[in-house]
Amino acid sequence: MTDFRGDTAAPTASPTQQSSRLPFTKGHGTGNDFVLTLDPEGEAPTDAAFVAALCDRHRGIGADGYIRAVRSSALPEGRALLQTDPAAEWFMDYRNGDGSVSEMCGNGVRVFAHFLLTRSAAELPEGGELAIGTRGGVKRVTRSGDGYAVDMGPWEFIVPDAAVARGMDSLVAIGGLDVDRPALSISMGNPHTVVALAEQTELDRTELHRAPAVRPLPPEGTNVELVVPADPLVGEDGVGRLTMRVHERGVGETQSCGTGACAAAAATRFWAGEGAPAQWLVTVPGGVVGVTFFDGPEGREHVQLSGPAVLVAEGILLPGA
Ligand SMILES: N[C@@H](CCC[C@H](N)C(=O)O)C(=O)O
Repeated sequence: MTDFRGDTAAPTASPTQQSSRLPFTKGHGTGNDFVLTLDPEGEAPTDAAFVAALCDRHRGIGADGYIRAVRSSALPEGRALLQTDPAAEWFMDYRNGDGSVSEMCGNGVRVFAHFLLTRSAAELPEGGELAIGTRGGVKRVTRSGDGYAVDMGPWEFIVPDAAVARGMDSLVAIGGLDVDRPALSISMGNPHTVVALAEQTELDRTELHRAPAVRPLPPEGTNVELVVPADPLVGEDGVGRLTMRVHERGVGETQSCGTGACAAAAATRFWAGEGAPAQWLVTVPGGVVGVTFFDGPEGREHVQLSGPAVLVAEGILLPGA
């Protein structure tokens, strides 16, 4: 006989800590979706249970991440940035769907900029830039086509010696694939581990509902990108192309990851060696983002990420919902 006791169990997730009505906006960048709130004084709740309940797709609003738009002057991390970059009036306080904090979110920062502009909390004149504080430093956003482009700053190897000597620093066990794969870990402010697969059929049969096991795991954990480089890698237009799926730290498989696309392009470009292009298009389940490498003002190589930002709804989260 079937035991239905499990069906009557009390819901485990509820945004309980929140005692007043919280206005929110829902948005996404290539299907990577976020709940945003305008919170100038940094008063909206941030505890992990609240964020996880808010981002729950069945009992909450549902999202990959939660973003508070806080004045930099209202947060210690923001005040530190203002000392060297007074233009960064707003700080993107980003949390993953499980409530953990992340240093940076590439899709999130475009949606954040669009949110601030739509709410008239910031201005971005044609040809100008908007400076946004993040835990990964100040990011500069400009308009680009129908969306936005962001100077994501320099990329870095997480284990430089191994990367340069062997082109890999770890092994990754991935659901659906028999053999562990070599991988290269890259920081975009937040950690990424990139695995190249030989063909699309391999990428399709990969199971990403469980986190791939990375050995050794970078100290802060990691986001895992599986990439299939196009064949030929570079089109007649001189642009490199990749297809990518991602398992995000603190979330699970998502439709897209902006910092992940930057890391995937950086790893593939490194593997391709001399003559690899500066411009890349990365196809993710939720769309396509552009990645361009350029010389930054301080003489290091920077990454620019471009793509759309869409706001889809506004609402009010009820107390104790
Ligand atoms: N989806 C984001 C990255 C969000 C943070 C990530 N899960 C982490 O924990 O580092 C992006 O678009 O970059």
